[in-house]
Amino acid sequence: MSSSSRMVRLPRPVTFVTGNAKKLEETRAILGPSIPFQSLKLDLPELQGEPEEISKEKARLAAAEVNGPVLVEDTCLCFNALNGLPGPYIKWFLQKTGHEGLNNLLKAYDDKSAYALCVFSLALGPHVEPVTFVGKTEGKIVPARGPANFGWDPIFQPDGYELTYAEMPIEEKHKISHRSRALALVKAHFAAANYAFQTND
Ligand SMILES: O=c1[nH]cnc2c1ncn2[C@@H]1O[C@H](COP(=O)(O)OP(=O)(O)O)[C@@H](O)[C@H]1O
Ligand SMILES: [Mg+2]
Repeated sequence: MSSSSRMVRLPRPVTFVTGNAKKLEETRAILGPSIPFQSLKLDLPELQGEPEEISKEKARLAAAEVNGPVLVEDTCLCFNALNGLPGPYIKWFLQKTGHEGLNNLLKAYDDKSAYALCVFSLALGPHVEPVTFVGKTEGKIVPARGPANFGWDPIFQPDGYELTYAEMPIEEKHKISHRSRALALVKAHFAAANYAFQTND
């Protein structure tokens, strides 16, 4: 990552490509006006593999699609007893087995600890290697508590809290969440990189 003061000119603002409305809502709330971005609702295919590679590959696909600078993110929920699984496959586990099924996966283990990973990738264009930013929050898996508004929020209780993500006021989640930690790195990158977005309109 360069922190040179040389200005990097980009043809237009970054497009945050995601098919997930809650991710967009949280990202908007966390970034505020710090990084101007557009959004495009597109559910990109995902490779199997390590979280950073999955996120990078999503960025390559998105940059080709948009033909410009893009930001994407991939979120994993990793159980320590299962060596990090379901990890990037959490979306499918959640969809097929629900909160109860996810708790049941850990029935055979005493260790209920888990961590949430959020991996943002920024690709400045279709032929530019993406840069990744990883945010991690440690916690444990508990029987669901709180409103089921967003994914696995009701079953994830971050360390140091008696509340699940779902039970917390959203501002409290943003103080410690995997997503806000990753976005803090994205912000720092933008602050150092001195991007200039050309807007002709
Ligand atoms: O902060 C969060 N809290 C709870 N669930 C989340 C959070 N971020 C992502 N998820 C869920 O975890 C899964 C992550 O999968 P992925 O990152 O591939 O989502 P996407 O394909 O919907 O963008 C999805 O089911 C998503 O709804
Ligand atoms: Mg995924």
